[in-house]
Amino acid sequence: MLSNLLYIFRIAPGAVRKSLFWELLHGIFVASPTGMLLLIIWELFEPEPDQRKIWWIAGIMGGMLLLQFYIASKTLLASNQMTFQLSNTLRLKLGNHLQRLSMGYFKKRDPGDLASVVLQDVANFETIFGHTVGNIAGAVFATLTLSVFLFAVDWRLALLLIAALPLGYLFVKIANWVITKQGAKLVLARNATGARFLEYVQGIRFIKSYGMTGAHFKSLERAMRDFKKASIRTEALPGPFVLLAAIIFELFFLGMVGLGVGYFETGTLSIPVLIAFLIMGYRLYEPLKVVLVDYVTLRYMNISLTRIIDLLKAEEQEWEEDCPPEHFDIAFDHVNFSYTGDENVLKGISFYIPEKSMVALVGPSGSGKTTIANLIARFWDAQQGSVMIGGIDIQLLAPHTVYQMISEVFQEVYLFDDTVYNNILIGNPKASKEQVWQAAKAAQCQEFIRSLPQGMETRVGEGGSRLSGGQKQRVSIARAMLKDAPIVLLDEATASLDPENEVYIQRAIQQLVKDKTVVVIAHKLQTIKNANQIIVLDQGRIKETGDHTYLMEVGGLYTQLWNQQQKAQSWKIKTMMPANEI
Ligand SMILES: Nc1ncnc2c1ncn2[C@@H]1O[C@H](COP(=O)(O)OP(=O)(O)OP(=O)(O)O)[C@@H](O)[C@H]1O
Repeated sequence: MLSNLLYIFRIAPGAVRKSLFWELLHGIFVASPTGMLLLIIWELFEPEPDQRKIWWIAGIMGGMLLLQFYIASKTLLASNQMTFQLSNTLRLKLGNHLQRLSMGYFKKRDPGDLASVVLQDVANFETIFGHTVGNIAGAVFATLTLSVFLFAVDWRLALLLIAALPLGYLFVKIANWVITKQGAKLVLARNATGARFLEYVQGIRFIKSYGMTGAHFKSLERAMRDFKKASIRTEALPGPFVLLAAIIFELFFLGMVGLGVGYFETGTLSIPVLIAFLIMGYRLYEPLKVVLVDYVTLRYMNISLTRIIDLLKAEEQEWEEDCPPEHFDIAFDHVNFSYTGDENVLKGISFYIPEKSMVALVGPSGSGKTTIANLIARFWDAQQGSVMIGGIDIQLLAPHTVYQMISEVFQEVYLFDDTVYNNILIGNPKASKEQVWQAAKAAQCQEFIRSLPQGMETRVGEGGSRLSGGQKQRVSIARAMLKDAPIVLLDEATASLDPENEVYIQRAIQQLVKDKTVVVIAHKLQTIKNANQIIVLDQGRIKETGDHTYLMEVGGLYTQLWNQQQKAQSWKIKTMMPANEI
């Protein structure tokens, strides 16, 4: 836990130092009046007590108590400032860090779990840290100050009182162990509940339409039940060990009383010292008992902190120079790539796409077309070989520099719950109103935007839910058009569209790809017949390359796929025609 706390403290060292200073001062001011009480008792038991001295000490004690209020408020302020500075900086750091992680990292992790680190774990850290760390630091400093007084008065009794600490700590350690074990289960149960809930809400349409409400709610219910069980166990199981630690303190205090009385009877301890130990000895444990509970919660916080730090330590995509290329030809040189680290899904891929030409990636499902597009966009990094744009290995470039060079139009369109205008503007936030309208026009959006209740200012709903599939795609093309990036990655977007929308989108795409280096993931071979180059993939390898005419002459996989599609097409036309026309 200490190493986690030190890691976090380095995030805002100034605020931490300031808070520690006030905690130390506060600890001294809390403990000192009790020490002074000892001096008064001492004086009272003198044969001729010095009244002036007693009043002086009482005066200083009173002054210290008054100052204590001021110091306590400063300590609280510094502790709150430190907590919020730490949690704020943590949130910003996590936000920045997430941007620099590869898509591979996001695919590996459950999105619900990732969201829970950023939202719940940081909030958990903020609440617990804010309420406990100050108390613990204050208690440690107060106990230290009191111990110094007690040792100065009688080291034998002081030693006995202090001897309780390691034994008490042993039980705290056992409680910690239980919390760490139980807390990990609690976090898992919490994440499972979050993930089931997310799944339930996101899939509600399918759950309803397939009548799965009961079955799916049951899995959510089960997750919630497990979460409740884990929460109760986390609260209940460490309790007895914490209680045992508190009992140890009581026992050692009783032992100290017995030893004190014994020393008094043998004449090695005076009455004032015994009284001082009866008062101060008990006070020595008081802050520690409060802290025991705090320390246990702190361990729970540590589980969250470990998850935050693990995320912060996840490897970022690196780069060496951030100088964008001047040309936009694309080259793959003996690229091997695996998503999982075992079997390669791309095997020894090499090809060259001249600037401003169009290449189509063709092949059966799972042959690696989308993976090639993912590597060009630097969503993932190739493990072997290199991917180059304009002669520069893209692993030398910052991911955001690569994203700036590329526009993507994929089948799955994501629109933000904002206006149509703002969704297009994402392509180039500096664009003028005129430019946004031009992009919308070129992407064949003008007509349907005009028919919307508030035109461009109409909100599209979560994920663009208020627009049709074809309209969403045209908005995404308008966005890409506005971005005007020199490379266009196109996952042939027309696969699931009706003929009218298909015509609109084909027109929009023709506008988008003018004078660009274009990579099309092709599903309908008819649409890429005129591509400058067609790369035919099969099981992660390049089978054939060339233009349509050449590939048809070769009579390999491409010809096979082409013939299959032609046959399917004529079958479709036949089934759509009235029987007497066939
Ligand atoms: N995120 C991922 N994690 C692990 N394996 C993946 C991932 N994405 C794709 N794959 C695997 O990589 C291989 C290539 O997939 P890819 O999506 O590139 O194929 P594709 O040719 O685009 O297929 P389709 O035409 O069906 O879209 C497949 O075997 C697929 O199962």
